[in-house]
Amino acid sequence: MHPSLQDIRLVAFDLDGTLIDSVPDLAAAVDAMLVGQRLAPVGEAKVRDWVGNGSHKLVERALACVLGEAPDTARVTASHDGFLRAYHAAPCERTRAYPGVSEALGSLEARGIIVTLVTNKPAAFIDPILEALGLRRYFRMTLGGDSLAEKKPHPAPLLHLAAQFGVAPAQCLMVGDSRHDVEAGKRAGFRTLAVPYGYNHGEPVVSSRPDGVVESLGELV
Ligand SMILES: O=C(O)COP(=O)(O)O
Ligand SMILES: [Mg+2]
Repeated sequence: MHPSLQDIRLVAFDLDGTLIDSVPDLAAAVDAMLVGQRLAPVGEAKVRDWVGNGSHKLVERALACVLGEAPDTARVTASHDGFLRAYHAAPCERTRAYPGVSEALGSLEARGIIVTLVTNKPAAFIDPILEALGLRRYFRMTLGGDSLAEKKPHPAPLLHLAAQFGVAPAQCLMVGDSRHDVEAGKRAGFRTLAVPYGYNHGEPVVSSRPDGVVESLGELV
């Protein structure tokens, strides 16, 4: 067993960049929204560095890039609606689970560890994507960026999960790809484990000093 799992009773997984490579579909929806406004598409590489603070921030960053200035609130709101429509139409066309994910989730579940999910992505997208990839059944509870008043890096969603299952935060592990996951985990009193292959605004996630790093979730078990 990976040393990070000792005494762990609950694991909270991040979604985008940790369990799934979702940027192809996110970028397609961002570009559809931009092209719908006769703006230039931005492509996957840019979107990869903008994921992590939820879909509203993603849209705001895309507009700021193509407009060359901060967009006003009304424009962000209308564009966000456009993004949501496009992403709803195709949330899992080219999105794939990373290697070892299904095995790791199954093995944790088999050990009796409570498997949960906490993403900053809007909650409405969680089930369609997990179901399309055959991963939904592993999760006892999932939270999206709009499920509670606060999202990561705020510790509230993590503490909510721990409380729901009556597990002390010290016996919980946050597994994620970004500084928001590590910060939320630390603030919640969870142990933290990072994967280096995901999305972290172009910076190495080790800079956030997680308790551990695994190259692949297959190493977890
Ligand atoms: O939607 C986002 O910005 C990121 O989602 P995540 O929290 O699953 O990485
Ligand atoms: Mg992530």
